[in-house]
Amino acid sequence: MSKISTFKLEGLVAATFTPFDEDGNIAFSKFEDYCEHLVRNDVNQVYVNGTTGEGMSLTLEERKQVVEKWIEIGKNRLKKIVVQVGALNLHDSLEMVHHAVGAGADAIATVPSLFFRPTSIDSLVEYCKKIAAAAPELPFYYYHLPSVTGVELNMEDFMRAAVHEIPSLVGIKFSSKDLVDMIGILNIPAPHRADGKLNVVFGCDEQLMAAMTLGADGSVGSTCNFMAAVYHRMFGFTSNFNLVEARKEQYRSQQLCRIMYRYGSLWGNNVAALKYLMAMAGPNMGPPRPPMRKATLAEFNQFKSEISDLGFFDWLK
Ligand SMILES: CC(=O)N[C@@H]([C@@H](O)[C@H](O)[C@H](O)CO)[C@@H](O)CC(=O)C(=O)O
Repeated sequence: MSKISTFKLEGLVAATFTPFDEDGNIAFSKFEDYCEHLVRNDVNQVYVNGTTGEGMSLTLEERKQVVEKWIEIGKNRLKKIVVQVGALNLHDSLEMVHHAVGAGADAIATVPSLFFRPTSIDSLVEYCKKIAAAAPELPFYYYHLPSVTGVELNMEDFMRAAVHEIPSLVGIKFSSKDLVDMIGILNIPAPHRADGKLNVVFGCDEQLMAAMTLGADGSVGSTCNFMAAVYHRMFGFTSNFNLVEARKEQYRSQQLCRIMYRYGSLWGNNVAALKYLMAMAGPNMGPPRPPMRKATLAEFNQFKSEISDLGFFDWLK
């Protein structure tokens, strides 16, 4: 069976942070500890250079170095390494695809072009087709993040068209809260797949339980970087039909995100607040890149005290 037919992301996939030093340079020395932390927390699939990884704030050269580093340290420890190749334009994306192939990535994913955006299903299919065709042997995912990309097309329509046009299409990273659209995708026949289905991974951690019970295969998210235990328990309770306990875990994630959004807007984006949460529960990822800004010590301490009052540090035990 071909890799395209059987490749599947399941359970937790960490959308990785890119660690920086205080001067804003990539801190390559931190990747080892970071990978170790993920594996220790039973997270062994990663999604590199996405939103959480500030992929769009890196130069192409830096993005390649990050990919190489993950593959170097993850090859015997991680089960799957997916590289996000989306960029401002097609040519940069193609460069990232060719690099991902040479570096040994397991799969690629892309956002649409980010300045002149695809405005119809056909143009989005054509755009993705060109990216996927540059690596026909690699599983291809579309990264749907309408709140950031501004591409708000109906994903069921897109995937129904794409499944016939893109032979390496494996699935979608669905980062929209429109679960109605997601239900449609889950039921699209995919004859080129061993199980006849597209692989759907969800990207809104604060409503993951709903997506999983509807049939999503897993999550590509940021918060599993520092609170994987919560989601492992949530999955366990859900599969044992203990919905009461599963909901408690989801509520924890939702409450944490509410506080995180508030600090995220103070610092320029949620990713800044997520990085500081990671520093509180795992290896320090350093500050975010501009236009996000560093937290002051007082702000950081206030954030820490709020999430501590929520019980965050007890959930991780
Ligand atoms: C917009 C965004 O950053 N979404 C996060 C979520 O994990 C998000 O942080 C979480 O649901 C809290 O809002 C992930 O889906 C991002 C992601 O997978 C990526 O880094 O590409």
